[in-house]
Amino acid sequence: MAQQPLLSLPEFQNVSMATLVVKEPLNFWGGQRVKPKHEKNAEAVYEPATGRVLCDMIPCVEEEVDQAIKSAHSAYLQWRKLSGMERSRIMLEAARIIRERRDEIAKVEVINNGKSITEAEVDIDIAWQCIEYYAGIAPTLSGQHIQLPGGSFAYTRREPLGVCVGIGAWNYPFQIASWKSAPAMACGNAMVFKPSPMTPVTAVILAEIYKEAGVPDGLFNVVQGGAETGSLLCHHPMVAKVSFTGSVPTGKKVMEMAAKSVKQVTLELGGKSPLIIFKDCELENAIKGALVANFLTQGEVCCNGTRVFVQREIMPQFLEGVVKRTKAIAVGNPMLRDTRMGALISKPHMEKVLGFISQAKEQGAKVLCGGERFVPSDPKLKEGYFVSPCVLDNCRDDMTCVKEEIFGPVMSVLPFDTEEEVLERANNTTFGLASGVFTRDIARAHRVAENLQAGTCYINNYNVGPVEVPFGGYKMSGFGRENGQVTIEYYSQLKTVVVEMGDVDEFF
Ligand SMILES: NC(=O)C1=CN([C@@H]2O[C@H](COP(=O)(O)OP(=O)(O)OC[C@H]3O[C@@H](n4cnc5c(N)ncnc54)[C@H](O)[C@@H]3O)[C@@H](O)[C@H]2O)C=CC1
Ligand SMILES: C[N+](C)(C)CCCC(=O)O
Repeated sequence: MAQQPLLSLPEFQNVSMATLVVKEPLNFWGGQRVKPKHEKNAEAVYEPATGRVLCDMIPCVEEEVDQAIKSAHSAYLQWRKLSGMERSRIMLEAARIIRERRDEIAKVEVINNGKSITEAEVDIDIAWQCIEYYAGIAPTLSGQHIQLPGGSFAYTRREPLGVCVGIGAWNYPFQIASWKSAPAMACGNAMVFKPSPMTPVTAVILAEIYKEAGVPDGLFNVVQGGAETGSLLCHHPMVAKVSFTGSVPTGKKVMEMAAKSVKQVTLELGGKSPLIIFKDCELENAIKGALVANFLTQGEVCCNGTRVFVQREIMPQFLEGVVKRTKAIAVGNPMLRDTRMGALISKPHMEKVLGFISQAKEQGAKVLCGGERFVPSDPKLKEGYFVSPCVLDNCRDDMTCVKEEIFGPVMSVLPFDTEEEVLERANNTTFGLASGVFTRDIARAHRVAENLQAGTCYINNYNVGPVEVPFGGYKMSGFGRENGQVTIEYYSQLKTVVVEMGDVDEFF
């Protein structure tokens, strides 16, 4: 079927790098795009691969946040009454439209985020798969019947929470909006979503697609803004839940704000995940796995395995293979199909990542490859925020590059001798988002998985994230889960109904 242009988005037709300028309003509530009330506090949004201004992000003020939440609430009152089958049908239609327009959405994501087109397409695929998955679950939501003495009984109803807020990070803009809205909507909730101020463009496309698929006006809304708008959302009395993806310091603030009115919270925070490579592994797979664990989306992935522990006996072979493959990564124009690594999100972030690399060198790490600003030959891309992927050797556990989340293309390699030692070192962190192990010994693999303190453990691969599988953190990487069946628990509440079939006992 021929691709239709996105609803009311003439500027997104035939998009290409270095040309798109977004002028349309990026807020969406009451079933339509809404112009910002005033242009105060507008912030420039950049195209990371060129450093060019793509659009302005104009933060929503209190009155606008209030309008969006009220519009969500009125849609919620209708949506919650639908059966799971009815909700499912609409969500399946949304998934179908995304699938049909995937190439176009992926291009806009590349322009706004800087990641390669190949990765952006996968992200959009994961987004529609997530909506399809929760559309499949919606009709299965049900309660329980419990028989009580004397013919009396109780039953439980799985009910929605109400208006849920989603607050997103900039690394997976469209995917995060889908991961949050799909389970929320399947359970009968409405959502107000705030994307990161650096990636404001694609959430509104999702809103238009949901509308086209048939959700009631107001069911999925987008408000733009940064910390201030986010905090208005977290404080609003009509909000029942906040699902947040971002850094640990902001996550703590979100939790504090939500606590004031006892809102439920899901926190998907950062990480510094260990990847443990034993000498009995299949080495080529471990090398490929280490690259996937570190260099997707320019290393800006929360669950990346950035502490790569390698058993001492195989260190030389591992380093040789990893450096060879890392040097071969094609960095540059993210819109080209052969490119494997695009641009970091912003100039300050690029400088921060380069700062981590200089500090690592000062602390004694050895750069085996990359770690420098990369300037592509294409003149359009000269101001882009590219960094060549970096492998650091001679790392120690006490170095900053090993302790702190860099969120850039930097792999720190650390030698180890025994399983016991590596488990202790791997767990010696306040984070606990993910972990990985490469070994051919199946008993060891499962023993290590059991003993790693992290929400996910990948055995003989890394960063594999099918939507059927729960994702979320231990320790300061957060709590609650996204994806998988369990996420229904985080977007619904259980009501118990107790039914008396006889007379009330005379107690008083
Ligand atoms: N566990 C996960 O699933 C993921 C975690 N992350 C983490 O996110 C970080 C990078 O993303 P950033 O956008 O820089 O994080 P951030 O914490 O600065 O911002 C995240 C979101 O929170 C909003 N925000 C900021 N201050 C707020 C406040 N006071 N109240 C409410 N909302 C507020 C931001 O506008 C943005 O939408 C990394 O540390 C990374 O580890 C990123 C992606 C996925
Ligand atoms: C890479 N992937 C898709 C498995 C996880 C992305 C999580 C995130 O950083 O939002």
